[in-house]
Amino acid sequence: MLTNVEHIGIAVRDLAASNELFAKLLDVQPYKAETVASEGVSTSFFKVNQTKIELLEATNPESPIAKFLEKKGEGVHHIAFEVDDILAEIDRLKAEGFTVLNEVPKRGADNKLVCFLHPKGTNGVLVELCQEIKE
Ligand SMILES: CC[C@H](C(=O)O)C(=O)SCCNC(=O)CCNC(=O)[C@H](O)C(C)(C)COP(=O)(O)OP(=O)(O)OC[C@H]1O[C@@H](n2cnc3c(N)ncnc32)[C@H](O)[C@@H]1OP(=O)(O)O
Ligand SMILES: [Co+2]
Repeated sequence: MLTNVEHIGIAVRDLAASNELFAKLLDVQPYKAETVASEGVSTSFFKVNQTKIELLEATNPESPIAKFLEKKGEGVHHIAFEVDDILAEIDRLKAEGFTVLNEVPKRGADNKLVCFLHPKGTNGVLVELCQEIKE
């Protein structure tokens, strides 16, 4: 079951500059900075009450963020939903006809297991599913 919007991902060209901009906008400092080499991204996370914003900068030209920036420029990149059982959600969404880009959940940022749905099947919105990794 999807429980809530876990974060909104925003593609940026210059993470340091965008950190300053969003700190002014949200009146809060990022609570986490993390590079996810497997995704080719460096991220910053901001939290305002229960709302999280994830800023993403590409770490290499092959990164999905680099391709997105080339094509669409800076802006909202994805919406992430929290799920309580990512494997069950993958099965459910596949059965509903959605295209799951990675049927084996991968380690994401902020201590999560993640997967993505192809935006072509979700009205042009890249959807991420996140499940908290319980250590
Ligand atoms: C995991 C760390 C962190 C976390 O929260 O834990 C992250 O969020 S990492 C985020 C970065 N990683 C990903 O985005 C992985 C999933 N993304 C992909 O597999 C690709 O980016 C994909 C398949 C969405 C697009 O691949 P690619 O860019 O190589 O293909 P195209 O350029 O041909 O795009 C196909 C089609 O989709 C449209 N598109 C691409 N990206 C997006 C997007 N973010 N939102 C909406 N639409 C998108 C693109 O414009 C093409 O449409 P078309 O009409 O053909 O132009
Ligand atoms: Co994300």
